[in-house]
Amino acid sequence: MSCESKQAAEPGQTPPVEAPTTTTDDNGKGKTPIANDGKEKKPITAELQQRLKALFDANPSWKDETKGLQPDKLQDYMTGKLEQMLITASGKNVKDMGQFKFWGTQPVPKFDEDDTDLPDGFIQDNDPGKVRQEPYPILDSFEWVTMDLTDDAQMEEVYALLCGHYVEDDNATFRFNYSKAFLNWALKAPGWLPQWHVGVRAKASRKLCAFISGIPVTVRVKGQLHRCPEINFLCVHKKLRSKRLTPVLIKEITRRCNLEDIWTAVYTAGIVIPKPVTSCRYFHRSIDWLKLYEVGFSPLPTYSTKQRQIEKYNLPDKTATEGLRKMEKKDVPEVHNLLDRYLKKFDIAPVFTEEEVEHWLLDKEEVVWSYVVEDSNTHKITDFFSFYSLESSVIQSSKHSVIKAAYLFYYASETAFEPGEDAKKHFKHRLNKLINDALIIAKMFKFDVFNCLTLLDNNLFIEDQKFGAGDGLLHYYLFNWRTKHINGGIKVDGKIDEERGSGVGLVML
Ligand SMILES: CCCCCCCCCCCCCC(=O)SCCNC(=O)CCNC(=O)[C@H](O)C(C)(C)COP(=O)(O)OP(=O)(O)OC[C@H]1O[C@@H](n2cnc3c(N)ncnc32)[C@H](O)[C@@H]1OP(=O)(O)O
Repeated sequence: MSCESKQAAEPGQTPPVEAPTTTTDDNGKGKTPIANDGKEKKPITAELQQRLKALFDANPSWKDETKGLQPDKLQDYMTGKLEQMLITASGKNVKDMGQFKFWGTQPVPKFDEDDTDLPDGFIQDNDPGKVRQEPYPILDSFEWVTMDLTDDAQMEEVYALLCGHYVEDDNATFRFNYSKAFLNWALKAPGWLPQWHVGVRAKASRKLCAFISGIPVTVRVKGQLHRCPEINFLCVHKKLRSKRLTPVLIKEITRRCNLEDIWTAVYTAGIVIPKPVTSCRYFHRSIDWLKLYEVGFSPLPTYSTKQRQIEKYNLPDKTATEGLRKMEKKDVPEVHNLLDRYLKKFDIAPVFTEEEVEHWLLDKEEVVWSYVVEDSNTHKITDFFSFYSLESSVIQSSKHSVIKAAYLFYYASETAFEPGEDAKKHFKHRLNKLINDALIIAKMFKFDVFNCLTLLDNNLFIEDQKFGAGDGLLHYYLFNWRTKHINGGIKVDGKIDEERGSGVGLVML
């Protein structure tokens, strides 16, 4: 969950970077503190400077960027880096490596590790013979359960736990509200394993108190295929927080994966732990600006008025792309082929089977919307786009109880493969048209806001389509796999990197 930054810029302008001031125990995913009003800036301490230096040393591309800079410019550059680092930390205290009591013991890269000469590969040796056969010990009054999500009553329990205790923004104003239909979609992807739906119950009350899940995915990381779990929906009941239940949940799901001879995993979080392989920034496109303003999601810029803001985000009533229609089952093979080719250009991206494309993309009422463009002459599918629905409960508003958010999911277009000098320009133009139609459709379905991250080729339309910078980042992690940092589509100063684009082709729910 990310709110529009109070520093949101006019289209065409990039938002000023601001060091967040709040500290928080918010651990969630993509949720970000509402940006501060700029009165209080986080002081640049010697400790932060030192960490910056370590990060600087670990990122050879930063060194390339500074080659030949005069000392005063270098100072500016370093300050920009530091601000970026603070943004990366989403306003939270990034701890020193030694303070990560749990993560310091796990096969993940260290913050200050110099990976310049290290090849991609496992961080630790994997020995199936050494995998613990019995579950990890847990506090006496609790027990492990495997949630049977084919049973509606158990799905309801997972839903209720997440609904009351999952990711909130730092001000506890909004909380993700994944619907049961959404969870059915997200947790029962092709090949799902019941034992990767791990719960913790209180022995006495039988109440579900914690949950963590994995679904099998195939992810390509720079040419290397991983059949591994995508870990998600880690949640501990608010009354059980800070009791070190999380490390046990993570160790238990790791054990259950190892039992399947699986040794790597992919996951995302809004917090910084050792060590993100990439970080993408959230962007928000208001659809019902007034409502977003009333619930405190979007600010009223000082240069504007409510009326002007409403007009700014106005959208046409009808889509403009010729041949645009809802995706149907018969489109699955063509969409699969198109998406498969498109995702090859990214450093980290899923590799889908046809069955997975059908599962993830074929329209599911109130969960995922997918549209294709069919060429009227050849009847070939030339483009497609999709978005999913994720509501957030508004915790503190008398006027509105939910924000209906559409999240851009996967898309692809034949124009992405055009050769020639003007290829990027054509693709940018096409993408803008498609995304504008996606916005129009989202408006038709009464969404309040349309969200995306700086992944895929989103940087080609973010500004033109009037997306405003969010105040948080989504960090991507690989468990037990070392690879050099992947470009997350943002420059060191937090602005979008249209020139280089993004190396991220994986959209996580
Ligand atoms: C081979 C297969 C491998 C499979 C496994 C791959 C790894 C999967 C990793 C999981 C991917 C999840 C992806 C998602 O679902 S991200 C969504 C996370 N969920 C939420 O934010 C929901 C609301 N919050 C909560 O439910 C709790 O605050 C949580 C459960 C997050 C922490 O509960 P609590 O606040 O009561 O903490 P604790 O006392 O139990 O434990 C403290 C330790 O936990 C570390 N911590 C805190 N938050 C996270 C976090 N989001 N990812 C990883 N680690 C996290 C923390 O650094 C500390 O370790 P260290 O600093 O001492 O080292």
